[in-house]
Amino acid sequence: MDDALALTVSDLRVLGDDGRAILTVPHLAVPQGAAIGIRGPSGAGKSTLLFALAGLASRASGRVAWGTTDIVAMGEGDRAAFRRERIGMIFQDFLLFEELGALANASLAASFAPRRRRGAIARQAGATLARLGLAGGARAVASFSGGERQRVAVARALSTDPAIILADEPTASLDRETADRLVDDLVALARETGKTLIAVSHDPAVHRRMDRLVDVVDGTLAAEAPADA
Ligand SMILES: Nc1ncnc2c1ncn2[C@@H]1O[C@H](COP(=O)(O)OP(=O)(O)OP(=O)(O)O)[C@@H](O)[C@H]1O
Repeated sequence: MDDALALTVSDLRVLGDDGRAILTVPHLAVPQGAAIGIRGPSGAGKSTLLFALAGLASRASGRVAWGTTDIVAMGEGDRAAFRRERIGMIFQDFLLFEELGALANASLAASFAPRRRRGAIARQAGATLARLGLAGGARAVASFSGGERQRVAVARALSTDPAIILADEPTASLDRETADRLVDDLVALARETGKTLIAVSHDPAVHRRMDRLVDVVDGTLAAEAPADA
């Protein structure tokens, strides 16, 4: 597989607003298309790591390279453009527009994309919703269940056909069956299209579906573990 967007992190350090180091990553390498789980206790720095990988950590130093693109070294505008083009993000609080329906939420990126890409984004959003069992209907997501909302968030993250998916606790607050279905779908969608999937999760069912697990402990990325550990 083309490894053009393999991830290489070295000597990453993220400082908090108070100047304290909240995350240190000496080294992390992820081939393009791999599925990686990030584990660790609450407050260890897992979300901070995802933010840093997306170029959203404001006080970061070191190197976070997707292929040859080091997003730490980039200016804010280029970083935002890279993120828009390459990265799909799935966050815990969904950030959905309550009064809009599933498709409108899932194809939100079309509003910010160049005109020529808008149709493709809306089509991709619709196709992913259908794949996830949420086709049709303009009902506002305000009345959706947690599992339905999470699926809309997944369809939105995939709508731009990003090479990289970053997910923060994608199965949190879902019942076991819904969580299993969602992670099966997410991993399958990523694998079918060679996307890199990096998922923070406490859920052993998520861990089992990953190629590799990495542990964040006390603000440091520790030794790697096999996926069935
Ligand atoms: N901007 C910031 N300024 C100062 N401290 C911060 C900042 N962001 C996060 N922190 C602190 O850094 C630590 C790591 O936070 P982070 O959200 O990455 O943890 P986490 O491992 O994702 O936790 P959880 O599993 O509870 O979501 C926490 O102690 C948090 O309070």
